[in-house]
Amino acid sequence: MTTDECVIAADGVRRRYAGGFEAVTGISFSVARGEIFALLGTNGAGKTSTVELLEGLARPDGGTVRVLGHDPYRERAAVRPRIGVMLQEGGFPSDLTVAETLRMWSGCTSAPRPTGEALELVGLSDRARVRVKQLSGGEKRRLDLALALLGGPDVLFLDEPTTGLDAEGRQDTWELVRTLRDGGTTVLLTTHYLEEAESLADRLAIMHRGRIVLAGTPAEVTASRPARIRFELPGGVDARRLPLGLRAAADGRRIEIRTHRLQESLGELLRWAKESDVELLRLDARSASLEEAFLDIARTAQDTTARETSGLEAAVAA
Ligand SMILES: Nc1ncnc2c1ncn2[C@@H]1O[C@H](COP(=O)(O)OP(=O)(O)OP(=O)(O)O)[C@@H](O)[C@H]1O
Repeated sequence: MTTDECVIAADGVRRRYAGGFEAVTGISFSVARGEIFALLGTNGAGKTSTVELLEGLARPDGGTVRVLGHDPYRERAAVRPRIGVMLQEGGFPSDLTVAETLRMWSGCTSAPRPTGEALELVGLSDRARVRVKQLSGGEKRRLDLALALLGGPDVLFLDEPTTGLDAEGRQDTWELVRTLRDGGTTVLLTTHYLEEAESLADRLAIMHRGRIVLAGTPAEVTASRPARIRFELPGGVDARRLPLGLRAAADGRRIEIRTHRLQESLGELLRWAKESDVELLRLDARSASLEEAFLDIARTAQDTTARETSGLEAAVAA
């Protein structure tokens, strides 16, 4: 990736808080121009701590951060006009109206787009005269997004952009983010909605305890997880009669098979069922989703913690 294409680069980045707790423990990733990159993770994984470093709000305690070729902390004046930031908590004066808030923010933004245009982009045109304190949670998120878009940023940081939005509002935001990306904006977002990352992100990274434990395109991340076949055996059929080649985890009559070769395993199972004249009840076969990949990581992490070992990466990569 050339410097021109690489808009965000984090290399061995660390962040330590007062008291010595290391929230980000040496992570590396890059985001290309016009890409949507999602940072996912368990609660407290270090997503916000990382994004704040990229936004130049704090200095890393190790490693380097580059945004548009600059150090966002030390060269803030060069970076700030070209980025849009939507924080988790906007924190705007609640007595101002939506239009007044935008005008105020416009005054602090170089080459702002017309405030009406920003409101239209996020679907808030009809709320311009309403005071911020009278907005719903979802409408406040949209106002936050309008403010982040005011400067026509090259890079957009979105921290949980659709929290509090209803299903339609979420779809509208996704559509807007895609349109911005198609226009060349680079987007880095954090989210707890896995379907959001799956549908929106070109690439993603899953963090846990300050580390990136899995990264790639949504397809790559899910491809590394096994598919799942579930069914129930009728009474009187012993699970030990199943073909040896299928690694079956039996819970009484309920069977779950995890496989990296879904079609082959399913074929083998169906052949066995036909030849043995066994009806597979509630048969369900599906490829791994991002949600399953994520839950696997969370479960592996819990098991790992319980055993007080440090083999998470190995377990996750296996
Ligand atoms: N100012 C601070 N001082 C000390 N510790 C902090 C501070 N801010 C965050 N932390 C800790 O750093 C870790 C990472 O926090 P961070 O907010 O980056 O996680 P996150 O992935 O964004 O979490 P969430 O998904 O819950 O928003 C957490 O254990 C948190 O308690």
